[in-house]
Amino acid sequence: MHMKRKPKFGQNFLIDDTARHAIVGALGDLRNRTVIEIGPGHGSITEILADRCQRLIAIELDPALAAELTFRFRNQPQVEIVQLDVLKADVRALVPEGETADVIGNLPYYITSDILLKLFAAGSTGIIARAVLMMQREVADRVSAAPGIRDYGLLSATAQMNAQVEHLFTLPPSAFSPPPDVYSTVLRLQFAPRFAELGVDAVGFDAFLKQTFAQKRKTLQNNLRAAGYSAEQLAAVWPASIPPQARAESLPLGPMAELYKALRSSVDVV
Ligand SMILES: C[S@@+](CC[C@H](N)C(=O)[O-])C[C@H]1O[C@@H](n2cnc3c(N)ncnc32)[C@H](O)[C@@H]1O
Repeated sequence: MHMKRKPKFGQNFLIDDTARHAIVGALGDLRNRTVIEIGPGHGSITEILADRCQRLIAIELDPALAAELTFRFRNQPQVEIVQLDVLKADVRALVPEGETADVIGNLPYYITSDILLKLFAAGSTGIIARAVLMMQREVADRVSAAPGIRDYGLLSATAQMNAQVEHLFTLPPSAFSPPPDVYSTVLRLQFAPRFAELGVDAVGFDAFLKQTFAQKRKTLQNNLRAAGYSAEQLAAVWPASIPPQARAESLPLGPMAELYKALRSSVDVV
């Protein structure tokens, strides 16, 4: 029986020349910028970036690929190849104090959500300005979905608390070698955290969002009850603008932040 093997480390290399130029082009003018590339692979995006940005830090998990790139860019001191699991990288330590960086990557799809959540956590501290990221089309649809749309969930809410999300283009499996089983979409994220505007703290509100989206089939009130809020507590502060049977998936971030603040102040009072 013929079994299709999944490539190691999500290694589906981009072979579409127009696409790799479009991905780098989407970051705009990079002459004075530090860019962090996630998963450079054989360097199809890296080689275009290397000549355009002031400093490039490329983080690659696979030791063989990292060694290949270190040799290839040995005469370009602005390019730094770091052999590391990007999920273990300390983004803050890579960016000089007072500066921001841009992020680019044809992501390893098996850890896309984890990478996005890591970038949003770093972005909420203000050190990431923009990101251009390729991911599985279904995940990109979730990141950019509006409240009330079927795909809207915790990933969408977290993304939209931190960045303005733009769909750029979608590529078929044939743009990669080996071809993945899925279509791929490139998103541009302009980091613009909304925590101050909505009057919430990042850590507390992120935790609250996780509670409200804990179980997709439950109403918002039931998810909050499961998180430890009493029925009386919820009834005392529930905003008139939010239907009692509402689900987190239908609620825009503004009303969600109002609910968080009302509940927090009721807890403070007790
Ligand atoms: C989809 S490939 C993209 C490769 C190349 N950028 C391209 O477009 O052809 C994903 C890359 O991420 C690397 N990778 C996988 N897991 C990683 C991780 N945890 N940290 C850093 N790189 C990782 C893979 O080895 C691979 O080179």
